[in-house]
Amino acid sequence: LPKAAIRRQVSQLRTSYDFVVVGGGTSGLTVADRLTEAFPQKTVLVVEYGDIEFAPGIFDPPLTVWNGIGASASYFIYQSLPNTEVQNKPAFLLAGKALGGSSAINGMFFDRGSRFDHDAWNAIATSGSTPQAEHWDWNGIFPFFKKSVTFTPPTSNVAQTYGYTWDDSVYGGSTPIYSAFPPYQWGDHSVIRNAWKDLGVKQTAECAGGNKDGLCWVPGSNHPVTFARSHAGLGHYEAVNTTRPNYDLIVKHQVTRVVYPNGNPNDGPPLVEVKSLVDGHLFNVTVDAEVILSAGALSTPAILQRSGIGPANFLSTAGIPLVRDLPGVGSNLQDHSGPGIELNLTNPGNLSPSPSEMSNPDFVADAVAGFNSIPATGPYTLSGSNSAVFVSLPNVTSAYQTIISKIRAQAASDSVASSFLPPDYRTSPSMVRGYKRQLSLLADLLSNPQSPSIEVPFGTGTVFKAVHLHPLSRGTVRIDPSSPLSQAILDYRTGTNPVDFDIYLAHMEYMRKLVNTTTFQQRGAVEIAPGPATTDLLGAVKDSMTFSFMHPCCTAAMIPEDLGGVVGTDLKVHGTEGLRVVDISVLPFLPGAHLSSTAYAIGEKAADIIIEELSRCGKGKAKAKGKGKGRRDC
Ligand SMILES: Cc1cc2nc3c(=O)[nH]c(=O)nc-3n(C[C@H](O)[C@H](O)[C@H](O)COP(=O)(O)OP(=O)(O)OC[C@H]3O[C@@H](n4cnc5c(N)ncnc54)[C@H](O)[C@@H]3O)c2cc1C
Repeated sequence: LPKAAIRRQVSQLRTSYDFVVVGGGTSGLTVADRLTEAFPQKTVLVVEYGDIEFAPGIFDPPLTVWNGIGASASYFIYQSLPNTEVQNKPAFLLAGKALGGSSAINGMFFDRGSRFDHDAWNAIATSGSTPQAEHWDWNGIFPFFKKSVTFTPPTSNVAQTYGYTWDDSVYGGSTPIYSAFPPYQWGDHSVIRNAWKDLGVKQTAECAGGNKDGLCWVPGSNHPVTFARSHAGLGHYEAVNTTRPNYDLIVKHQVTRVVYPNGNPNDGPPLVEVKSLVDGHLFNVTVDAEVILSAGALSTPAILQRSGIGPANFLSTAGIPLVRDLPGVGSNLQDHSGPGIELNLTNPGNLSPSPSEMSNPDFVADAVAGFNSIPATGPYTLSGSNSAVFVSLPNVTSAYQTIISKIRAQAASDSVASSFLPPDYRTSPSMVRGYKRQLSLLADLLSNPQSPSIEVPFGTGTVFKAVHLHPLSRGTVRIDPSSPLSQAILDYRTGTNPVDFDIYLAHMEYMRKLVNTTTFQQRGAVEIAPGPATTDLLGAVKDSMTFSFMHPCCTAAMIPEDLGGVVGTDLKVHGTEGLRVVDISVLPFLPGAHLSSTAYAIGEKAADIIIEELSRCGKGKAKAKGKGKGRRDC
């Protein structure tokens, strides 16, 4: 980051800031960029835990290409508690710890959810709100998806070679966050596509415009010429900081908590307590307008809990003085998960170029030379993959109505719904009410023939993973009372709602049909795992479970407080003043998408809300008076 001016110690900071953004990640830097642009007279400080001199992410060619994930200064490694319903195995996941956050280390698969995901999000977020509330349905968020990225179409030659299709009208942004289609595909790509077509999956010309059903081409978060990673650290800090004297960044500092000086959360904004990760020095930053928590789905709830904002029972056992009882903080944890199968092609024919050739030094030397050319070419331009299949439950299984009936029955009963919830919030009436509402909306989503229930990404040869896009089980993120500043304790609770297993099984059975497609049979396909003789498919689901596709979310959900939520549609933490959450924690439930583009869109829409509020309400604090009144009142 050659142009990034950074601060590393408290002596380099101002005495106070208008805004403090906690976490220099995907959403946080987006909002910081827009605020410093809109208000040159207002100062913004971003406090980032990680550094800017970071190691490569999980795909930063030619240094790392999916060759194992070891310890790195650029990410946190989490291991959850054992999943009791899945052989007591833990979830294993990463989270970005560098300027740019997870966008600086992720798999660069840059898709968006379907319109139905966002309409369902809005339905729960606006339950009981006045018509003036912000809207997060497809029409409410689509302009911000468009604004958040500059998409560059491939050349006609590249488009023709690989059959890429897209619709320019769903893009149109000019911000230096880039996406593009790679000028490369592995040789088996068209074979796998044809196998899915044999199964009746349609090719969808553009999946980023709200209609996400079928075989999708997905751009990568790459620069269109160099094909280097495009991330928030570059696009929302490095690209603008030299011309923004009001935009400060301090790295290698951990925000420990926010502090309301007289303990009253309605008398904000709070101070921000910060700890140097170099010398342990602890200090407060004074804030004039507001604090924006953007530390990601695993750290934002931890900061709130350390601040005394969270489930009262838990905070009491953790010995943290209560500032505001909000049982939803760190609850509602979800992630994409799912089982896998493996096929073998006994008569593969010519599938060159193949990823196995990356073990050939000459092939790799050519690949490196291609990646270093301008424009870049070759296999390193293709991050993990840029295709996936998205199919709805009615198109996966004819038995979908039985599954939907089970979910609706759960949604109708307090005692049944609450029995699936984590014990420490089972007794909270608002959490149970909110979970029942979620189940009802998820039943609608899963019964919609145009709303995907399964994703199967391309990219790992003949290993196929069935990603369950709308899990029903809920986990928790809780600080460790014995070491509150360390990484939080994750309880994934995968499969604790038994209907998730019905869905995993349906997905797995559907994927297994691939082996009998004409395309694969012509190449001698046989099922290696779980194997054609398997009688214990549930066991196979558990054996092959991936607990996390690295999409933890929803731990400070945009749900009304009486349904167990944490933030309102204006992203303000319920019952507090001068405190918002702007990151992937605010999702009420997972969309059928990888999450980085949604994190950027949340940052863009949050900035729009804050800028509008501040401009309308004039100088000083941006505050909306009156619970649930929305953005029209100052
Ligand atoms: C390994 C991996 C692969 C992924 N692959 C894809 C993919 O291919 N496609 C896709 O779309 N999505 C992918 N994702 C998910 C996506 O990148 C994230 O969901 C999204 O970027 C999250 O954005 P965020 O703003 O919520 O948090 P982040 O971008 O993670 O930002 C949070 C920031 O807060 C900082 N922070 C944390 N605690 C503190 C604290 N106490 N004080 C100060 N700073 C703090 C962190 O260091 C980090 O920089 C992947 C994620 C991972 C981890």
